[in-house]
Amino acid sequence: MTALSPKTPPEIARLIQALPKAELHLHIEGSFEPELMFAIAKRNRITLSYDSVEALKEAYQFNNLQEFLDLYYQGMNVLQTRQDYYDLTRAYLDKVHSQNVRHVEIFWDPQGHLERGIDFATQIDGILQALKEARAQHGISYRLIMSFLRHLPEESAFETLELAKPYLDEIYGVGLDSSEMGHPPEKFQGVFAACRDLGLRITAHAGEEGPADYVWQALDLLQVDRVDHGNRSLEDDTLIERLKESQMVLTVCPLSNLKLQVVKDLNDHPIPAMLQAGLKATINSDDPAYFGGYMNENLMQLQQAVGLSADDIITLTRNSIEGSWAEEARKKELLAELDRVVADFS
Ligand SMILES: Nc1ncnc2[nH]cnc12
Ligand SMILES: [Zn+2]
Repeated sequence: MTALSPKTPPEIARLIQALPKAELHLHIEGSFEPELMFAIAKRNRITLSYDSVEALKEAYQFNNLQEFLDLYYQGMNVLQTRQDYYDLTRAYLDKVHSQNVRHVEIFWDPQGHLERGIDFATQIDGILQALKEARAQHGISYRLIMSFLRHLPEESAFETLELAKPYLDEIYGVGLDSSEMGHPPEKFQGVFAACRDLGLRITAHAGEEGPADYVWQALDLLQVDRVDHGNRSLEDDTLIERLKESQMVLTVCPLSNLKLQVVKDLNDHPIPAMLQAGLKATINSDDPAYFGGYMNENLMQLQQAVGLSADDIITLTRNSIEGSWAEEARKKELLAELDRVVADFS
């Protein structure tokens, strides 16, 4: 491809906005903006541990993944009714519609709600209603991914899979998230094998804080279709080769990595090294309400920090569409649109 002309920050911002984008790594509970959290808490007569939106936002300083997760699980406690799940999901979809995100693959953590007594149907019905409305009104296509909490026993994941069985037409894939260290993928081999037998697609968080060995386990023991984060893969040359040869999609989350101190500075972010190594990396927001940015802010701030070229941004965007679990016809449509935008900027 010829080098593209946009170079100044406003030109790059225009390119980022114009590109049709897919988001592949987004926890819907992590899109819970403090303002909405307070509004829903009031509606449900719940008192939050923080006095104000500002006080809550000030608490969003994390030294590691666990410190974030402690607040993330506290935040989601506010969700009680189908309407709450709808409002949460709809707010995310309206936000990313304004950023020209055209396809989303969202995670939710059913166990984080079940253990508080919120039944499976309440959760998924509210989320699906918002997804279906946004597809009709904004043209956003979607896949819903049920994620298992790795700090809980595998037995709990099996029980959750049973509850999901009436909804398998609506759940496209399964994931693995929460506290990574000490909870390797091998702990969940059985339940992921059962998910594969049911025809579900498989992904897992691996190599965010955990070692490259956890990425190997996700590949070989869980047989993932993609890897969420995968940063620490770069510590293992043989693994890099494996990921490159298989063109395994990595759903990387720059602002998350910065806020959780996976990288000390955005200048040190591994995306340039991943692209250089020929890995199929994508950019995503993870938990945008907690990490200070949705899709476009992730792309823009990373571009500014590491000096991505316009062609790099296009490659990352193309990788997301190609690496998505959208229907083939939908991928073709989005890729054709991407080519038209690129032609306009050339
Ligand atoms: N970045 C992350 N890593 C692991 N589990 C998560 N749950 C929500 N965000 C997460
Ligand atoms: Zn995540």
